[in-house]
Amino acid sequence: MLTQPSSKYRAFPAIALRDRTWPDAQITQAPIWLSTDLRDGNQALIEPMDLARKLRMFDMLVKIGFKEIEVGFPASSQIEFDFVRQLIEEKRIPADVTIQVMTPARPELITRTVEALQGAPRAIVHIYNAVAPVWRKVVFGMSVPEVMTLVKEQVTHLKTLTDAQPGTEWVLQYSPETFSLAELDVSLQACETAIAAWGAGRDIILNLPTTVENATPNVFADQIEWMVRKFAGRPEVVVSVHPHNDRGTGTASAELALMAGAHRVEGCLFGNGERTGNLDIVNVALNMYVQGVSPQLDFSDIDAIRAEVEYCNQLPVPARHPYAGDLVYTSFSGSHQDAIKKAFAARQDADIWEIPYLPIDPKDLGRSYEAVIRVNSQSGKGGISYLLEEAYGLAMPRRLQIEFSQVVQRAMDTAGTEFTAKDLWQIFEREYQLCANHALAQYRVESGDSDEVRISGKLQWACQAVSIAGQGNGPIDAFVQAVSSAIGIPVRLLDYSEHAVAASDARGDKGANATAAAYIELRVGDSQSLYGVGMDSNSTQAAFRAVMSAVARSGAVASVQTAAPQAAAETAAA
Ligand SMILES: CC(=O)SCCNC(=O)CCNC(=O)[C@H](O)C(C)(C)COP(=O)(O)OP(=O)(O)OC[C@H]1O[C@@H](n2cnc3c(N)ncnc32)[C@H](O)[C@@H]1OP(=O)(O)O
Ligand SMILES: CC(C)C(=O)C(=O)O
Repeated sequence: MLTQPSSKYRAFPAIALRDRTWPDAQITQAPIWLSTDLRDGNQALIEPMDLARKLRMFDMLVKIGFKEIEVGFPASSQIEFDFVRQLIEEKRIPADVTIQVMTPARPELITRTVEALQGAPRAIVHIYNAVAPVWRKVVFGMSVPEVMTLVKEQVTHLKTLTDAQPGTEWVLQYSPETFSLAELDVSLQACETAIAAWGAGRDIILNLPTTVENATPNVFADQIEWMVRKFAGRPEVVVSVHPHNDRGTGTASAELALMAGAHRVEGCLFGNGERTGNLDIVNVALNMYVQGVSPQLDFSDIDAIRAEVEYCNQLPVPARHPYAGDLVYTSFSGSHQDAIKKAFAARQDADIWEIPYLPIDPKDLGRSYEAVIRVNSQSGKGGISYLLEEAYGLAMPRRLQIEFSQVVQRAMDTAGTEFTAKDLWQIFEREYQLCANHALAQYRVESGDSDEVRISGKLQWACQAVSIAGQGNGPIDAFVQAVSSAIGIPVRLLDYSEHAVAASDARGDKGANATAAAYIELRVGDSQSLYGVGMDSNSTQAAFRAVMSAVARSGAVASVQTAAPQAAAETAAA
């Protein structure tokens, strides 16, 4: 790497446009979109699309809502020519869609291009020639006047050919290729030359590319505003932009160009195209969508579109690709998950979308919320409890969430992999002994005249029958007291909550018939407080199970085996 890149590279100069207005502009409506997937995208593929793939791509572009589609470069090869013919002859082009084809400014290629379009109701012929200094000097060996002569002659040639086919409504698109690298007055002169040769007042698209990105997007915006001003008040002139992405700023270039007054944007789905790609139309369109502006393109089944594009291009769309990648709606990190979970809980259906870390509702693109939160070693209680709530209907109290996330963290440290909702459920079941052999064999709850409740019965606990008896100010309190005297250790009830669980949510073995989940926080002896969880079709029994779960987790269940018979006998005698 050079320590002094200035000895090899130089910055593109700023544009002298002091009264620029684009920084204050906003994008408030969709531009005319042109998909060039079948041309600029196709010409950049390792294996260009065959006819079948081209047709699938074309049909999908129509379905998405593109009204202008560049379908190829008919003079380049037989397959490109045949594809255009097939679209026209088989009447596959909907009435509200216009096809566009591209040709260099070379007479024999223009002639062949027009031949390909015979019988099309409406067509855009796209002629290009590079205008920037290096191309003039190295590629064409032409002076600026010679470049203008080329434009004049070739557009005139096109006009002659198209005038001879009046059954087609012809539109010229002229691209001063390498526009962003060229002197503005040279580009303007080339555009004016094309307009004059085509015929003043006739429809024309001036397509201004960053053929190779060469500056920050604000420079491109200045270049576009400069050009747009020159064509103000000429409704027959559509100013189009065609950004590439060499500096990774194709999207920004298109957006700033729209703010600078461009009417039309060319690009490819997911940014396929030469080198680092063309402008990603999905990206710009959905950026617009999340600003509340309809892009007039339908990406409501983004995964199907992505799969089709991957099939046609035989190139993958990366997992981090804006809006479409596999991982772009997934949060692994704890603080993101916590914020998302809270925002989902607070959200009402008609609310403006304000979910942290999720700029768009995945459902608007046909994605589900399932992948929004995924748990690995970077996750915290928010993500863990979100997954258990979504998949298993558990609404854990906050301190239980904290307690259980430490259990998960320990398991994660050992496993080092992602945990699914099912993995978490299995850890939860094991930790809170939901499948353990704790059961209330038989019991009786009596309430007398006072507020006191008495409970007596038999538990199946730690593989043995244990008699219990106790009293308290409610069934749960009475049960806690009964268990406390059974194990001979003071047990204090700190917190209790429960909720109904939808049958379909409770997927664990024990949960299959559960309609209630209970969470009980206890202090057993001098130990730290801890939670127990119980699930049962009966809510009181769910709470009793939760008490047994907490006591068993405290380790005090071992004392049941020695202390219980005696303690129970004493309680019973009293
Ligand atoms: C920015 C862009 O994306 S431009 C993309 C263009 N797309 C493609 O090139 C894909 C399809 N292209 C092809 O199939 C072929 O290149 C063809 C059929 C167009 C031409 O093939 P060939 O005649 O073999 O020529 P080749 O591709 O080498 O083109 C170079 C010649 O065209 C000239 N040329 C290049 N661009 C243009 C242009 N826009 N207008 C006029 N002449 C041009 C060059 O100066 C060179 O001329 P020279 O031979 O006198 O030096
Ligand atoms: C608009 C045309 C000429 C193009 O593909 C480009 O400049 O990248």
